Amino acid sequence: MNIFDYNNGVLHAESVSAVDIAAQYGTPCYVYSRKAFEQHYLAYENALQGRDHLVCYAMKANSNLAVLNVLAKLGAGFDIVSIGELERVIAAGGDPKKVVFSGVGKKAHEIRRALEVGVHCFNIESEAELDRVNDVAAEMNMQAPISIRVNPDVDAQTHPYISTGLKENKFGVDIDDAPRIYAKANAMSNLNVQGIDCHIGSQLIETAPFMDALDRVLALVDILAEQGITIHHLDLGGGLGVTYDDEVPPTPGEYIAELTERLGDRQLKLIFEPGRSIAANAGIFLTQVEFLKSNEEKNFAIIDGAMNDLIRPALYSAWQAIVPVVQHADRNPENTKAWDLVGPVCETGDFLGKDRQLNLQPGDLLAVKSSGAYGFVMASNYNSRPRPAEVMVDGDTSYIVRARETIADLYAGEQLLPSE
Ligand SMILES: Cc1ncc(COP(=O)(O)O)c(C=O)c1O
Ligand SMILES: N[C@@H](CCCC[NH3+])C(=O)O
Repeated sequence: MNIFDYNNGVLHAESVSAVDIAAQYGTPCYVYSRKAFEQHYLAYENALQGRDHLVCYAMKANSNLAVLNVLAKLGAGFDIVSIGELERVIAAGGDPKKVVFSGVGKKAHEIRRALEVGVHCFNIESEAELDRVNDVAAEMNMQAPISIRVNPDVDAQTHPYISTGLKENKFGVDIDDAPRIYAKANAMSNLNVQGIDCHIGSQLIETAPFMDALDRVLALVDILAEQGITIHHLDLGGGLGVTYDDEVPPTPGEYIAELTERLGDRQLKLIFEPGRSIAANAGIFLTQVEFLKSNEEKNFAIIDGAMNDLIRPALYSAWQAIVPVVQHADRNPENTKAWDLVGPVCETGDFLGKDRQLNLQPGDLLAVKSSGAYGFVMASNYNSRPRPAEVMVDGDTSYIVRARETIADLYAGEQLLPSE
């Protein structure tokens, strides 16, 4: 069956069967589609043709090396938030010169490494960070390219945990204070002011908050021009939402068309940092039903995937579609009932879905859709569970792109105290 949906509802049939993947690699596992990753990335590229631009995939969404490599081959840049992510870009064959470095807590050694490999820009998130980047660049006798992440105080109208552009959020500097901080940055001898950055939140399904943020940022560009500070690029972050259920977010094409119209004839290079809109609907999470049990109140299907593998439902009450991989036409439709799909972890919050109308039997394979973003990357070893395998489907072949962790991996690097 078709288990990958391209964004915006177009169904995509992969020729590799999920049943074969489960048999070959075991469950639970993540399965990605190369074609979907490529199409989602190219939707941005195509919308930006004819403009100076850089699409920096926000690799926090899915940092598997094979995924990064597929995007690097298309010329993608990357938005990183740690030096671990930078090293993954390099290991995957990505170009560090197309990297933007975001994040509120960059350590000196991370800044040093980023300068060494020549990242495109540091997205500075506080005045104190400005000083730190300037100091490290001075030690290295270099000029650090920077933009300042401003917090435009717009309500992204998304889940409070993934809203980032309000005064109450820890990200960026207050937009009203930005002219002063830019003046300071401009006077620092080892910084090179390049751009402005903002990212107001994730899973936005309307363009209005993006446009509000853009208007505020453009007003700042004008104020800075009056101060004699030229801004070369505008980094508008990521945040474009995807269809998990029945949401209809704008396509990258629609979003970028609306935005470029507002830009008029301004010659600013545009940078985007999409994560979810590239990765979410390019992946599924495959899990198997182990046991069924019911009481007067509830039907529980105990599955082999758990909150440690896919934490979004537990953490944000996120809803992701869960579908049977095989349609069993011979099953009595009267057996269809509402199931809570719960994992083996010892937490009440360990569920991937609740009250899902399904006709289940032990051994059934289920696909949790839209799991390509913030899935494996947020997996943990809680309850000493090995993290699942990651598999990439490429045409009619599937490849294991990260093996399931072994039990020995779980305690590698740990030590007992020396014996007396
Ligand atoms: C600075 C920054 N850029 C890009 C992203 C990617 O966001 P999304 O996955 O919603 O596109 C995030 C995460 O919200 C972020 O914090
Ligand atoms: N992890 C979140 C998104 C975080 C966005 C990163 N700033 C999610 O799964 O929805």
